[in-house]
Amino acid sequence: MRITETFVSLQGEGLRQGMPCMFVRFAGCNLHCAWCDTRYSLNNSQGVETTAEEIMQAVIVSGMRYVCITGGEPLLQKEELVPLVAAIHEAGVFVDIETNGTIPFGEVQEYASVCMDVKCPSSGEMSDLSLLDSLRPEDSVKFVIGDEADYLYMVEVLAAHPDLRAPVCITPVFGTDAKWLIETIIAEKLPVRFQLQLHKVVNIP
Ligand SMILES: C[S@@+](CC[C@H](N)C(=O)[O-])C[C@H]1O[C@@H](n2cnc3c(N)ncnc32)[C@H](O)[C@@H]1O
Ligand SMILES: Nc1nc2[nH]cc(C(=O)O)c2c(=O)[nH]1
Ligand code: SF4
Ligand SMILES: [Mg+2]
Repeated sequence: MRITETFVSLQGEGLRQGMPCMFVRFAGCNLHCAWCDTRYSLNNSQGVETTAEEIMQAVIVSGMRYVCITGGEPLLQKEELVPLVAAIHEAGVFVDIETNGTIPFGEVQEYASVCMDVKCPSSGEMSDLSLLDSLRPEDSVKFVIGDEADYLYMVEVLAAHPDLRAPVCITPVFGTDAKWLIETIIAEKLPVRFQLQLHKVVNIP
């Protein structure tokens, strides 16, 4: 599979924010979000061909009990992703997969927790909302909010999916004003978890 980087850091996003984690970043993406902070991984050619064995070895050497697979869009390389995730899971290491919600992820759910990012208008992209029905309580949903239109879109999506089983994380596009979003979440008593990208706040990878 084509990989841009592996590194060890604190998980800066999502349900396991703050936990020590090894990151595996897949190269190539099918979207081009306006505010994407990972432009260096959007093209498949930016990655280096790497085997599952090489990645497993790096995971074992790191000693981490938790791996986050991100990108780019990891599900674009599903044929190699599924056996990799199965192997990491077999080794007793917890796996999270970050995805943009445009490609079905059923094959990895046996081995990993899926975080589906629902793309909002300011991204210029759109997720496949039918995939929300496949999420379990051990998965999660993320909305990255850039403006009020994004917020209203999120409220609309949540209202249209009352049976959603996964917890919801909300984060502002990094660097944009977060206070109005926090105040609105409190005022409207939304059952969501607000987060800032922790790694950017403390300036680590
Ligand atoms: C770089 S993406 C890779 C995984 C997958 N392509 C996706 O979009 O979920 C990982 C996460 O970073 C988030 N992200 C990227 N740029 C961001 C920014 N400027 N502010 C906040 N979150 C951002 C994405 O929305 C996504 O949830
Ligand atoms: N520390 C840290 N946590 C992260 N969680 C998700 C990330 C990503 O780029 O997908 C990320 C990242 O790039 N760094
Ligand atoms: S889907 Fe993810 S990696 Fe692709 S452009 Fe959007 S944020 Fe970046
Ligand atoms: Mg990142």
